[in-house]
Amino acid sequence: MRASQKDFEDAMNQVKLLKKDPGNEVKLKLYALYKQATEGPCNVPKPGVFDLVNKAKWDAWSTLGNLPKDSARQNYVDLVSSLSSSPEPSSQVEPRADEKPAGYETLVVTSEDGITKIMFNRPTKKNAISTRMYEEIMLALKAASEDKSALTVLTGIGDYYCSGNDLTNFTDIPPGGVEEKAKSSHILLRNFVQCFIDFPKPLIAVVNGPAVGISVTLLGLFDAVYASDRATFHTPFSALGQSPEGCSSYTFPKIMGSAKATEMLVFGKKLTAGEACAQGLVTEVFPDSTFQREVWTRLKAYAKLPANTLRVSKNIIRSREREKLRAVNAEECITLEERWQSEDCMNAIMNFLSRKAKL
Ligand SMILES: CCCCCCCCCCC/C=C/C(=O)SCCNC(=O)CCNC(=O)[C@H](O)C(C)(C)COP(=O)(O)OP(=O)(O)OC[C@H]1O[C@@H](n2cnc3c(N)ncnc32)[C@H](O)[C@@H]1OP(=O)(O)O
Repeated sequence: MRASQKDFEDAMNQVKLLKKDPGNEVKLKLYALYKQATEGPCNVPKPGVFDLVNKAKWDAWSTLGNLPKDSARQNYVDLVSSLSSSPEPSSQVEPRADEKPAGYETLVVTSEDGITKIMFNRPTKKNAISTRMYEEIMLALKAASEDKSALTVLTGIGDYYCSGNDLTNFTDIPPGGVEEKAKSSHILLRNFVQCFIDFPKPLIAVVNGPAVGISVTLLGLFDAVYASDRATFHTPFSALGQSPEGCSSYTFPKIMGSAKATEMLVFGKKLTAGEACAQGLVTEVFPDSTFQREVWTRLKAYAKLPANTLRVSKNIIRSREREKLRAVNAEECITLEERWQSEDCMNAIMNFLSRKAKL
């Protein structure tokens, strides 16, 4: 039996009550089916290339072609019903139900054995960092800097450590246009990186799988980086029309020399875990089969050292660089604000969103 107008209206109300954001792709599909069901095929003019949001909507609606209104209505109802009933997909590292404190949507944060563990928790998106996730990481770091733990660890749930900036962040363009978005993103990014520059306790990355973009550049601000031999390190900024951030324009040449840093940050060379360790970006690499056991055993032992002394020693290593790092962060964000408005960047994002490009 075909979905009735009442089923359609009920489904529209159900969408508003969804507990979890279904993601931009599903939202676009819902939008397109709604327009097709209520107005029929898309015959409004195509928005300009810089009007990213309306162009994505137009594309989604147009792909439905001449789908009849009642079929679109049925597909809409079916899609909503699948969203309301589908369970969360599984991931390699499953958080226990009692580990997810209220308040974080994109992270799981635990604190035990002297270690606060901040886990990226968007495994179906390879832990890409959404705007919400930037905000939540800042909150989690602030809380960790004030809690009793000796060490703070960042790691990923699932098969990726993190795939970098969520490229759909670029589609959420405010009424002030791309310029306003670039300005607000500049502030968000500067504050975000600042939290890593200023973090007062030993900060450890447990890189469980591939790392991309900003999740790699930030590693230069960590105090130790342990990697599975499955991990890779990739900063494809030029292909994305973007420039380095996370203070990597300063930390990477310092860590690995400017020639190796250029290969990574300018030419986008992807490093294996072994190569990243040889360049000094990674502290130690472990076989994936024993990675979790070996790393956590080691970190639990380190976390038994006196917490205040760990802080003091970290501070003396890092403090004389802090002002310099703040200045580098500010400069990188100014450059990026301009890059985000460039044609190179727009084209790269559009290619990713229309699935023509992948790393
Ligand atoms: C106007 C200015 C606004 C700017 C706002 C920004 C604010 C701060 C910016 C800071 C600067 C940071 C820069 C970076 O980090 S650059 C690096 C960006 N990352 C990428 O380019 C990676 C893109 N992803 C990929 O190439 C592939 O997904 C990947 C190789 C990572 C994995 O490929 P695989 O085939 O194994 O898996 P899928 O592609 O099928 O991925 C599964 C789903 O996950 C989604 N996904 C993955 N990564 C991202 C991402 N970075 N952004 C958005 N979505 C991502 C992918 O689309 C799949 O989703 P669906 O299942 O829904 O299709």
